[in-house]
Amino acid sequence: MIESKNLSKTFQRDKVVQDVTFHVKKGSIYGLLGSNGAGKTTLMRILAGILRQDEGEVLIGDEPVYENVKMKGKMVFIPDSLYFFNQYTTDQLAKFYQDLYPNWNQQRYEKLAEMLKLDTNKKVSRFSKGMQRQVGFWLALSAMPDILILDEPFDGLDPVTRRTIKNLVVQDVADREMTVLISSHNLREVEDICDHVGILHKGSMLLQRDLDELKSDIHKVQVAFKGGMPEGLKDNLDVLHEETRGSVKLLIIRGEEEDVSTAIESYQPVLYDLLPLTLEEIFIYEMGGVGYAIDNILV
Ligand SMILES: Nc1ncnc2c1ncn2[C@@H]1O[C@H](COP(=O)(O)OP(=O)(O)OP(=O)(O)O)[C@@H](O)[C@H]1O
Repeated sequence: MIESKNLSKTFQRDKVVQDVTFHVKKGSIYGLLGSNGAGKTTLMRILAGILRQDEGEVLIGDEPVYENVKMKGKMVFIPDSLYFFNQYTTDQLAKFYQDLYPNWNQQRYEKLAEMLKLDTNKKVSRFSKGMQRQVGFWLALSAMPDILILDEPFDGLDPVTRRTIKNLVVQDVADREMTVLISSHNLREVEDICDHVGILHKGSMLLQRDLDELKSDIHKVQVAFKGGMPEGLKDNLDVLHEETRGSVKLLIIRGEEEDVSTAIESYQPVLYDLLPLTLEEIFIYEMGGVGYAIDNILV
């Protein structure tokens, strides 16, 4: 649904997006992760058709997006710094949105008004930062977009509102196959709602993974053998990390769980436990192999 092919963008002499290729499937949520200055906002502005790339191609549902008014009527981009017309109330903004978005759903707008309990007659500029963010979501979701692009969307929202907003987004993905791209510098903030994640580092896409596959593909085990680690065991396993704790070895292994178990059990361990791994650990071990620090996105 969102297709970026070999995208590059240079500001002055700085290539801030470099040869980025990725794909967001219809009805899925893609988390674009990266530390400050990685190029997330620039990439999103290109995908939203606000900036034009220097090289490469962006296709949304097989159509180019830049200066494509029809496509923009089906897509909402919520930027990291929100802008509202100063004198407008939410109701006035809703009227403005109604003209821009052909799928605008007034019933939804009114239903969300009851849920969010924000004063529709108050000027939006008088709302707090977090309330303004809620207004951004409220209008965006009432526009019933096919594509929702969110740049650092949860900044400034309290935990309860954050959960409410996440639920609303996930519900739209489930009910009407909305496609969502979310940027964040914090893996924990998005891991519960994303199907896919990509890590952008200095403008390049470093790693992209399906989260379910990622979780099922890497395992933490602790093992102990009579007489120490048998020779040859590690030759049959893709060991990403290894630690020794007394006579017990802790191994991080990539591969199918069944293959890992079969290989280890064939050496008759005196102890063999499969331990749970957090997504954060998985990333650290995955990226450790590539040699990059990803502390910033795991804060
Ligand atoms: N209009 C512009 N002109 C010149 N340089 C720019 C412009 N917009 C962004 N940049 C530069 O591009 C780089 C990437 O910025 P970008 O805002 O895309 O990163 P980001 O990943 O969104 O960062 P953050 O998480 O801090 O918001 C930065 O070095 C920034 O200074």
